[in-house]
Amino acid sequence: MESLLAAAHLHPATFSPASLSSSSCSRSPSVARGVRSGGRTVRCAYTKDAILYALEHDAMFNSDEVIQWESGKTINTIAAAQGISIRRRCRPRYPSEGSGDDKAVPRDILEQIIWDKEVEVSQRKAKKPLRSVMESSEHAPPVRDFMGALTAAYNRNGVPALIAEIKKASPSRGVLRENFNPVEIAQAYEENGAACISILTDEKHFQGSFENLETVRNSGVKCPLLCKEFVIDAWQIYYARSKGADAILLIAAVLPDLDMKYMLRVCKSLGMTALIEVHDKRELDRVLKLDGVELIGINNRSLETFVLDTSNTRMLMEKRGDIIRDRGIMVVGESGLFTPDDVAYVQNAGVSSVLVGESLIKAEDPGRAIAGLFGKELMR
Ligand SMILES: O=P(O)(O)OC[C@@H](O)[C@@H](O)c1c[nH]c2ccccc12
Repeated sequence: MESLLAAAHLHPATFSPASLSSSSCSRSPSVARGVRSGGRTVRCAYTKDAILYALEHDAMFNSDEVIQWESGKTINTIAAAQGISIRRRCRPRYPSEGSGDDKAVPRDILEQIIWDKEVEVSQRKAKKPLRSVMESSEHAPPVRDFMGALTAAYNRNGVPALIAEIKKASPSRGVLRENFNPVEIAQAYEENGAACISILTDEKHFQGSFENLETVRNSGVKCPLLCKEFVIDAWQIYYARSKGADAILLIAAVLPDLDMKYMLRVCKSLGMTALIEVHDKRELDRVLKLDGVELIGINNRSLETFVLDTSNTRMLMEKRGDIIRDRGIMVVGESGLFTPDDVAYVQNAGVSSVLVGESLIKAEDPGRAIAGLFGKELMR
C-alpha cells in the first residue's frame, strides 16, 4: 500500500485506479471497475479502506461514467457507446472475459497499434512501476510552455505556428528518411522557425523511441516538445514527462471520455499540454464537452483507413468553429500539408497551428523545407 498511498500524496488530485502500478491492476478509469466492486480482480498490496477513502474524495468517481462502468460494462462496450470503434484488447483476467470481440483479430491498423501498445505498456510497467516513473518525472528538466510557443509564433509570423514532426517511418508511408538523426533534424527545425517539435516515440510502427525524445531534449534545442505516442495508460504520460516532454498527444478515437478526463488532469498536474486529436464530428463533440481542453488537433488522415482529406479541417471548423473560438481553444491542422496553398487553406478554415511531418522529413534539407512549405522564411 505504501507506494500507492505515496502516489496519492504526490498527486492527490489525480489519484485514481489508473494509478495502481501492478500489472494485475486496472489500467484506466474505464477498466477500473474491479477496484470498487469488492476487490475481486485486484491483487495489489493495499488496504481497501485507503483506496476507498481516496476514491470517495474524488468527485470524478461519482460521475455518470463511473456509475456506468460500475454497472458491469467492459471498456469496449463503454467505448462503443461513445462511437469509438477501436477495441481495447483487455487481457483476460478470468474465464468469462476475453471472449468474443476481445479475442478477434485487429480490424485496422489503429486497432493493431493499440493492441501492441497494451502489451508494450504492461511490459514497461513491470520493469518500471508507476511510483518509480512518477519519481523520475519529478527530476525531469522543467516543462516548457507549449501553448505559449504556439501563440507567440502565430503572432510573430501571421501564419499558423509550426509543430514540425520527427518521424522516421509510418505504417502508411513506410520509411520516410534513411539518414535519420533526430538531433540534427530538431536543430534544423528550430533554426528555421518551428515553434514546437513533435517526436514519434512508438517503436514498432513508426520506428520512433523515447530515447529520441530524451536526446533531443538534452541537446540544447529549446522548442517545446510534443511526445507523439498512442496513450492508453496514464503511466505513459509520466514516462513522457520523465524523458522531457512538454506536451503529449491524446487520441479521441482511442480514449473514452472518462480516460480523457483523467489524463487531462494528469497532464495538468505535471504542467504539460495535452493535444487532443479528433478526426470526425462525433469525436470533436465529445472533446468539446470536456473541461480544461486548450488544444485540439484535427487530423486530416483517418488512422483507421489512412485516407487523407485536407477538407476535413475545414468541414469540422465550419460546423464547430464558433464554439471552439468562444472557448478560446487553439486548433492544430494535422497531416497531409505540403504546399503554401495547403497551409493557407487550413489557416482560412480557422486553425492557428499546423502539424507537419512527411513534407519536411522527406526533404533533403528538412530545415530549408520549412520556407518552402510556408512560401516564406519564418521568424524565430
Ligand atoms: O506526415 P504528415 O502527413 O505531415 O502528418 C503529421 C502528423 O499529423 C501525423 O504524423 C499524425 C497525426 N496524428 C497522429 C497520430 C499518431 C501518429 C502520427 C500522427
